[in-house]
Amino acid sequence: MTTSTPNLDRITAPADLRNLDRDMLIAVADELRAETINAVSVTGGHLGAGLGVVELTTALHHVFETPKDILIWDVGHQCYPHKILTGRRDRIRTLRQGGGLSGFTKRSESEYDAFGAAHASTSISAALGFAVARDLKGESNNVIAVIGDGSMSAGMAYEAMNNAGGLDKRLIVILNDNDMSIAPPVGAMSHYFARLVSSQSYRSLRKIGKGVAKAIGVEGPARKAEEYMRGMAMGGTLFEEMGFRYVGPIDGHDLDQLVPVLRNIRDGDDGPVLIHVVTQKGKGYAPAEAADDKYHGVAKFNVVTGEQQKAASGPASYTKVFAQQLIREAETDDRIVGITAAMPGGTGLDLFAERFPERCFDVGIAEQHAVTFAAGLAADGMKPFAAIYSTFLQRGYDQVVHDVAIQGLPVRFAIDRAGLVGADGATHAGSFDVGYLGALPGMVLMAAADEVELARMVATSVQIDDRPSAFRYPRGNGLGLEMPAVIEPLAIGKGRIVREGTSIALLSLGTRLDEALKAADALGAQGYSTTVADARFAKPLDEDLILRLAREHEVLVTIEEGARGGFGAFVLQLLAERGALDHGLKIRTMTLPDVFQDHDAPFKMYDTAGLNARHIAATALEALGRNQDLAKSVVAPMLAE
Ligand SMILES: Cc1ncc(C[n+]2csc(CCOP(=O)(O)OP(=O)(O)O)c2C)c(N)n1
Ligand SMILES: CC(=O)[C@@H](O)[C@H](O)COP(=O)(O)O
Ligand SMILES: [Mg+2]
Repeated sequence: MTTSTPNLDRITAPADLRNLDRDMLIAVADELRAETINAVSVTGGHLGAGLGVVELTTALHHVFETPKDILIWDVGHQCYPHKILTGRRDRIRTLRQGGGLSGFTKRSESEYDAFGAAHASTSISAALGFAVARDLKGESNNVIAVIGDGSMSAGMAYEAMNNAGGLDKRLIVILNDNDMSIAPPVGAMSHYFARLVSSQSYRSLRKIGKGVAKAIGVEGPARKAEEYMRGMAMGGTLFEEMGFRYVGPIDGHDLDQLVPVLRNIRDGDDGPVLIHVVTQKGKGYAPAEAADDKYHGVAKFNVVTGEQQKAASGPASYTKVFAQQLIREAETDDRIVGITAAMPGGTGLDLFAERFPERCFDVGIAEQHAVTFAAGLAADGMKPFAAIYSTFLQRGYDQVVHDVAIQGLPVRFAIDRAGLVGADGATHAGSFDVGYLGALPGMVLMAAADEVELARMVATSVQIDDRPSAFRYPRGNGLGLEMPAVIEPLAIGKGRIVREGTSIALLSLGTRLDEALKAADALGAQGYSTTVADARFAKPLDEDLILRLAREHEVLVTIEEGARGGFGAFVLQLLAERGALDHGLKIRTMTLPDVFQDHDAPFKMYDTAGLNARHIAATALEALGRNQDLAKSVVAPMLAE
C-alpha cells in the first residue's frame, strides 16, 4: 500500500528543502516517515533507527548545505530517510538486494554519503578527519557526525572526542539519544544520558527559554537562554570536560527546536559542539514503538498490522543451537559465563541470560573491552564464552593477541556470522577470522559443518582450559539434523572422513561440506571416485588426515568460507613442509574471492564467490586436467538444480 506524498514528491535533492517554510518541512517529514515504512515493508531491513531520525534528517538537510557540508551517520543503519532525501527514492525499494542500494551509507553510492559505515562508533573519528582536512585546505564547510547513544558506548567515540577537544576544531556532533541500542542500552553512560534528559529543572527552564525565543522570534536569545539554562541546571557536562560545547537535550522530533538550534550552531564559530537530541526509536509507527526492539531489524511486513513475514520455520538456527548447548553445559559447570558486545539477541546470549542472569554480561558496543574482560575472567579461573560476530571480533583483535593468546588464557570465542552474511554485505562478512585467529600460536580454531558439529564444538571448548579456543558458524539455519541426546566433545585436532573415494579428495572446513558432498555425487556419477572430508579444525590441523589424503589421491581440493590466507594456506604450508607437494599432487584451495563482495542473498553470494557445488566439481575436474566439455557435462546437470 503506497501512501500519497505530494510534498515529498517535490524533493529530488536536499536543495529542494532549503526554502521550505516550517509547515512544509513538517509535511515533508511526515511523508518521509510514511515512505520509509512503506519501503522497508517491501524490502525488510533496519526500520526503528531510521524512523527515529526522520525529523533530524529533514532538519539537517534543510539547514546545512549538503553535500558541501559533510554529514556522517554512525553505523548508517538509520540512513534510509537520508537516502530518500538525497536522490535515491527511486531505488529505495532495492535496499539490501543484489545490485540494489546498500543498507548502510556507502561512498560509492552517493556524494551525500560522505563516509561509509555499518560498524558502530566511527563517525566522530571520520568527521574529525574531514574537519582537519577542511582547515588544511582553507575551506569553510561544516562537518556533522550523528552518533547514537548505543554507539557512544564504544571507546573509539571517546578517543575521537578527546582528540577533537584537544584540537579545538569546528565540528558538530549530534548525539541521537533514543535510549536504545539493539537491546536496551547498558553501562554508566546510558544512565548519564538519562540524567541529562530527565533533570526536571533543566526541562522546565528550557520551556521558559523556548517560549521566550519563540515570542521574540529571534533565535539568538535561544542560544543564550540555552547556555544560561544549562549553566543553571546542569553545570558542565562530561562532554564539556572533553572540550565540547554541550547543547541540549532538545526534542529530536520537534522541527521548531531542531531548526533554530542547528541554525545557531551552523552560524556560530565554536570549536567542537555536541548537540544532545532526544528521539524515539521506531517513532511514528505503532508496531515499532510497541516492540521491545523497536523494529531494529525487520523482515518484510504488513504495513497495516506490522506483522512480519516469518522465515519459514525450519531447522534451528545455528545461534540457537549454540545458546542451547552453552546453557546445557552451564547447568553443570558454574564457571561458564557469557559475554556479548551489545548483541544479546543476535548471539543468542539473551537465552543464556534468561537462565543465568548473573553469569551473562552485555558490555555494550565494546568488543575490545569484551575480549580483555573475558581474559581477566579466564585468568581468575572462569570459563568465559565471548560471543562476538566474526566481523565485530575484528575490532578486538589486538586484545585477542595481546591479552588472550600471548598469555595462553582459556577464553572461548563463539564466532557467529562466519562467512558471507547476505543483506548486510561486505561490512558484515565474516571473512577473515580463520586467517587472523589461525595465525596465533596455541589457538584452537574449529568450524562447524552442521548444527550437531556446532554443539560438539561448544562441548569441546568447555574442556579446553589451557589455551584459547574458538568455533565459527554461519548466520542462518542448520540442516535440520536430529540433535543426539548426548553431545560428545571432539578430539582436538582431529577431522573426519565423511565419504571414502580414491582419486579426488575434497577437504572442507565449515558448512561448505554440504556443497562438497553434492559435488562428490556429481563427480561420482561421472566415474570419479571422490573422498569427502570434514577438517573440523583449522588449528591445530589434522596432519595425519591431510597427509593421507595427499598421499592417496591424485587431486586434493580444500574449501572454506573464508578469505585467502586461511585454512587452504595452512594446508599448503603443511604439505610443503612435509614434502607432500613433491610428488605431483594436484592441489587447489577454494576460498572467498579477494574482493569485498556486495550484498545479495547468501546462496547467490556464494555463487558469485565460486564456492557452490558445481564450482567445487569443476575445480576438481580442472585440476585433473579434464577438458572443459567434461566439466560442463558434470556441472551442467547441477546447474539445472
Ligand atoms: C562494532 C559494532 N558492534 C556491533 C554492531 C551491531 N549494531 C548495529 S546497530 C547497534 C546499536 C546501535 O545503537 P545506537 O547507536 O544507539 O543506534 P540506534 O539503533 O539506537 O539508532 C549495534 C550494536 C555494530 N554495527 N558495530
Ligand atoms: C546494523 C548492525 O550491525 C546489526 O543490526 C546487524 O545488521 C545485525 O546482523 P544480524 O541480522 O545478522 O544479526
Ligand atoms: Mg540508540
